Amino acid sequence: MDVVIDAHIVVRRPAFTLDIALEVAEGEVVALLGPNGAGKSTTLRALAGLLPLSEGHIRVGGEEWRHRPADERPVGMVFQDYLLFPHLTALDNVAFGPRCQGVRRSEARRLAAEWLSRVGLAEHAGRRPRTLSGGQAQRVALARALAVRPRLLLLDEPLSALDVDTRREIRAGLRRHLAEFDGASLLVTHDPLDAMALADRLVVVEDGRVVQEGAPAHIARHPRTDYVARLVGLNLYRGVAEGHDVKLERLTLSVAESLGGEVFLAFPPSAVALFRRRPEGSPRNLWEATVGGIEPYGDQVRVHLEGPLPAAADITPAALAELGLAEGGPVWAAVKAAETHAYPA
Ligand SMILES: Nc1ncnc2c1ncn2[C@@H]1O[C@H](COP(=O)(O)OP(=O)(O)OP(=O)(O)O)[C@@H](O)[C@H]1O
Repeated sequence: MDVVIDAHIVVRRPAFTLDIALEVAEGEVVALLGPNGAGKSTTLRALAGLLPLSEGHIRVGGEEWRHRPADERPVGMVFQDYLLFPHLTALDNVAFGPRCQGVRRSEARRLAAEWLSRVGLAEHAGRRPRTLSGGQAQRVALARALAVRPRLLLLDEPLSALDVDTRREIRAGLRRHLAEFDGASLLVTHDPLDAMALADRLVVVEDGRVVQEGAPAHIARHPRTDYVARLVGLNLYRGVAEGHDVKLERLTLSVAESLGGEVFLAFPPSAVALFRRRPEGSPRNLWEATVGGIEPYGDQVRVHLEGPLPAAADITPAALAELGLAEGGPVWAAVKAAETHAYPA
């Protein structure tokens, strides 16, 4: 695959510096993930030319874009709130981009009709944005972004304004359109599910820097920061391994892998078993904890444990009732070695 984008983006603000290197290949979908204020939108804005770089370069297909004005960059953008022109029909919204590129009116409208039909909205061409549902408006925004035949498609939280059911449906459609798009796509999202479902590769940004990147499945199994671990729903620790034992700050756990030296150790909250009293025959990875908090988590209950090993444990509401847990109270916790995963740090 050819590299479409090769960028080093540096944007300096008084209290924040974004400094990231980014490569995206032809046809590749990269998701930028990160907490609030990490610099994701700033990255997209810099690529689109809406924000000048303090330093660095943006090469697209070998051409330098750093000083190229926004309206001369072949970029398609989809924003969270779609930013459709309210006074134009769906068709004219999609035709707008090609018109700006100098395509004749009749041809622009023909192209727009074709794109609307590809996103399944042929019958809605004459509608104005306020009469469209959220999912339909999202599809018009996507058609509008793709109608300019961009080299680069930038999507900023494209699904976050949709309700859960619509989101699932639109996510599937978006996945199909991204697969057909031969340029580079960059998707900003808070939602790990969107990222995992849509992206070939994840780039995790925290505080203006790339902290981890790789295939979604690899990152899900090998988080390297607390943010990533929480994102993929894992308890994560750093420790020192000696064979099957990993020495953590205040506790040693046995793990399935045999390793040496600095390691990460991760396990899902569902792997933690809780007991009211010290269990008989004491399993190996057992410790006494304090209940720090209890909250509903889907159809489960998440119990936050404090003590020698801060951890989250997911149990059923029935188990919670049986255990009679209360915040601030004691509890015994155990995790099976087979359900832990250790890897070099
Ligand atoms: N126009 C601006 N002027 C000054 N500072 C800004 C501006 N826009 C964003 N910032 C700051 O730059 C940093 C990065 O913001 P950015 O919006 O890129 O983060 P983000 O990762 O997209 O966050 P979110 O997920 O909340 O959208 C933050 O500290 C933010 O407060």
